[in-house]
Amino acid sequence: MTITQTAAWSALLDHHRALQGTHLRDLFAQDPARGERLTAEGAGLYLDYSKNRVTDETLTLLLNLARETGVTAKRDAMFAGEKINVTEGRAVLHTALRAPAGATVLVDGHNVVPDVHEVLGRMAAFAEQVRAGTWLGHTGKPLKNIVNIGIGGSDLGPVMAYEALKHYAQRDLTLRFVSNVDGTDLTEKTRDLDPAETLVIVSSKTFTTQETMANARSARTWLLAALGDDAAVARHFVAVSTNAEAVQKFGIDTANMFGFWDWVGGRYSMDSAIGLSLMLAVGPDGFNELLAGFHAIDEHFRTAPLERNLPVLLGMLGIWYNNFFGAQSHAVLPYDQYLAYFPAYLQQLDMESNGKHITLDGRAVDYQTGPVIWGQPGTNGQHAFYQLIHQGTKLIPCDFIGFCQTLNPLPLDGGAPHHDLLMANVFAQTEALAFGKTLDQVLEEGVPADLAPHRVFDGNRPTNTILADRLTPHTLGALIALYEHKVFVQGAVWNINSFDQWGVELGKVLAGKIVPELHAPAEPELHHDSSTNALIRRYRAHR
Ligand SMILES: O=P(O)(O)OC[C@H]1O[C@](O)(CO)[C@@H](O)[C@@H]1O
Repeated sequence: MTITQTAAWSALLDHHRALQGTHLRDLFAQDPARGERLTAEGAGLYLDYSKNRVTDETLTLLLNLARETGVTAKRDAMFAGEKINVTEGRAVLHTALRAPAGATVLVDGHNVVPDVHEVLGRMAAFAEQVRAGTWLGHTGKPLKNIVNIGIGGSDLGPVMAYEALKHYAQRDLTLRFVSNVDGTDLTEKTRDLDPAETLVIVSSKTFTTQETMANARSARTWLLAALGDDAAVARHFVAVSTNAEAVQKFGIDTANMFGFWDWVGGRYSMDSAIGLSLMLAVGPDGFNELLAGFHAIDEHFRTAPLERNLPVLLGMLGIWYNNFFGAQSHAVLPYDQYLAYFPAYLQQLDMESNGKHITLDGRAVDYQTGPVIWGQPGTNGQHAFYQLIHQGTKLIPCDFIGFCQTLNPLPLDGGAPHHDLLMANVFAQTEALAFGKTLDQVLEEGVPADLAPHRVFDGNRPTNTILADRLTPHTLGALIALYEHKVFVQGAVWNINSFDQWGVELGKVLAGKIVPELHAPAEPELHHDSSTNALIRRYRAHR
């Protein structure tokens, strides 16, 4: 049976039809307490989901769908270390990365929590030395530049979290994140750094990723060109990986390697040793606070009733628009400059997890799965793409994220402080999107009749608002875990494997074949389609 054959699905289809003519204006008018009622809270995050096109019945039906598709049993199987990543035969235990010391999480009968804390302890000891300037480079200088080389989950998490927590970072350390195989990335990010003062962290779960290994080799060449001695690698290079053999082969002493495990997916790994660069920046205490924030949402997700469960609510509301309204995308709009990279991070988390069309039992789905995730920090987006969200033809559900306290209070002479201006925009946008402006209202304002239609806002555009008191490591951990589990809930309902990523393989394999064809001194024999052949020939002729 597919999910479209469940009773909950049919009930939702009927309900969607019945709700067609209902506007958020009506729903708010009918229930003056709606704005306080349709809210939930956990781990310091407050969710207002009242500006969604839902009634109490919608919520009941959506939660019925969650129940009927086994979301809670699947959640419990994940936390219990069952091998729910069936196509790779692996457990999915990023939640064990933030389990407190003393907890027990078994993988094949082995408690992995002490292993996690052993690595955290080694990371902390190393981070303390670098931060205190007692880990010396090859020429005896302390290392004050940190270059993380990685891509995908081995880059996006650390760079997003470093940017998010910059306020808490040791500012005499310079952090750079190199990911693109385009030589410009490494060149530009190292051009003003002194190799004698630079630590390179090669972050790669597999330690085979083409981009990362190319950047790591070039970084080594850059370092050795300046320091002139292979022995320098031991003081200036560390690795984060699950592949000790490949790390050793690259020339990094495994004493300088921080490990993690195959039950941590790349896009779920920023709270493993992959977060080493972040720990160097914010210190072990800051990192531990981040882990506590993750854990707080893990506990909330595991134990809160579905009606008040933040990831379940966000996940099921997303399904409502994705599967019943035909929404193609979902915008995440953080009103905090420090969260500039959060949408990009969520793109990998969500789209690599739920961009699938084959179910766990190997059949093609007959319903939509993961949406396109996109966004930018507010208020910049307001002056760019919000026009389409307000008045375009597409339905784009949005998450607005804001904080009650700013980390950078800037009072304005004779006006409201910056933070009030920022947050006024959060509230104004969600109000405008929900309620819009009718033709009558526009005409009443004296707008000429021929211009009036252009000034109408239909409204009825759904938003969630997530508010927290302050952006701290704890809040960031909670926010990330909130979205991790939201993605889990949706994947569980869609009955897909959110934890593999076979879709990235074909391109990798084909690129591997094309590299020697671009590089060969003699004209290679090409056996691609006519377009690819011609592009390769043109590139060779003009390179
Ligand atoms: O950490 P690795 O093994 O270098 O992989 C990097 C990234 O490549 C992918 O496997 C595919 O893009 C991601 O899932 C992963 O985060």
